[in-house]
Amino acid sequence: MYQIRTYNKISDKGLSRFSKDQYNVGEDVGQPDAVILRSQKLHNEPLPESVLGVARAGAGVNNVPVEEYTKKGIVVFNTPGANANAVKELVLAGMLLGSRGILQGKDYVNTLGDMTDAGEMSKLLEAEKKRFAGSELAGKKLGIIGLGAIGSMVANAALALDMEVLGFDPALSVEAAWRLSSNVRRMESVQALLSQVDYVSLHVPAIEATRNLINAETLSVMKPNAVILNFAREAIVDASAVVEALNAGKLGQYICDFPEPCLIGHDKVVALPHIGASTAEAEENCAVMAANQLMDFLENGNIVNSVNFPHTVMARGEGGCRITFTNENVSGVLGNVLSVFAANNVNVIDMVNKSRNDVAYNILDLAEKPSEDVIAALKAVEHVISLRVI
Ligand SMILES: NC(=O)C1=CN([C@@H]2O[C@H](COP(=O)(O)OP(=O)(O)OC[C@H]3O[C@@H](n4cnc5c(N)ncnc54)[C@H](O)[C@@H]3O)[C@@H](O)[C@H]2O)C=CC1
Ligand SMILES: O=C(O)CCC(=O)C(=O)O
Repeated sequence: MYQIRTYNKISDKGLSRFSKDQYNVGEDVGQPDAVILRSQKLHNEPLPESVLGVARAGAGVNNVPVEEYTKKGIVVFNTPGANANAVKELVLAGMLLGSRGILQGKDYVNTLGDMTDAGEMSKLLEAEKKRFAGSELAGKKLGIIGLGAIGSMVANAALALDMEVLGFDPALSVEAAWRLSSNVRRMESVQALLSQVDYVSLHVPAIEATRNLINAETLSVMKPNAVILNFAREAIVDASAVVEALNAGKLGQYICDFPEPCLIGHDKVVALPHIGASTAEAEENCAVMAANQLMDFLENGNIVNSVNFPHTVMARGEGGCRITFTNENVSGVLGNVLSVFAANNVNVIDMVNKSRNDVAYNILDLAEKPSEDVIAALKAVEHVISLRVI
């Protein structure tokens, strides 16, 4: 039986992918082969040595100590694009909240609970509604920083709303470029983008290069009425610099999915409790994708959508036994492993060897299962980090 530990609320649609006769799945699983989670922070949570893979049912992996796991040979997966539509829709809602007096108007109407005369109420509302007037999105400039799964969807939706869209993404993937409308104007720098836009939406991962991307300096080039939308991560925006800019009349509004103490109660801030991906559809998509990827990894050794290991897939062939191993990405390791097979008359039928940064990953189909001594000799090869017999 494979053991899967879960953290957070993972959709049943995903968890039910794990067949009951092959998988034991739950929060209390003691010696897990794999972990499936959403936003649980794993940095200070020691994982048992038994863990081979961690699947983030979502996009961002800043809650997982990826570098540390890579050194241990733990494969980290995410589910690219599986919740992108949910985030896109909330960003659109965020832009509408920023452009019209929706929340303010609703709050005002809710103060009228003591009125009993409908005619009086109607007269009052018609007199007061000018306080809640807004402006339209059509014709406004939206800047998008990060044009991956979410950013490209937001860009295309904004174009459909007749907005002018400017984008910045120095590492745009080919797939993302295919998804993106050619009407998105490419900008060469964050500053150039920020200085022109009425709205800016952030869709970059939280990594060292994006920490405090929005700070006092970048804020200083923005239009005084501009609206920042942050549905990416807290770390990307210096919230105290944002509050200073809002208070000084140098920024219009801040709309985000990441409340921080300094933002609470500010009348130019709309802060939501990290609900960008909280739709039934996104939760299901992410959970199903994460479960499928984990099953393929545990049962076949295949690696799809990993953030730290190379994409490695080999169809199951005639072989009687499959071995996978991870090694430090230095020369000679594969040769030394194959020498162990040769010295012990083990026939390798098929194999694939891929590398990514400091790790290499290998899948080998063998004519038959090697002896325990051979397996021990393989594990002892210098620079081999971990090895599985499937
Ligand atoms: N609020 C929520 O519930 C959710 C938040 N997110 C956040 O949104 C982020 C983006 O998600 P996806 O679009 O699915 O990821 P993605 O990986 O498809 O796209 C990220 C894009 O950012 C670009 N990028 C990286 N560094 C950059 C930089 N310094 N400047 C400009 N662009 C840069 C990449 O080239 C890539 O195209 C996630 O990493 C996560 O933190 C994702 C899903 C839900
Ligand atoms: O699982 C969630 O609700 C959070 C989603 C998220 O932030 C992500 O996918 O990066």
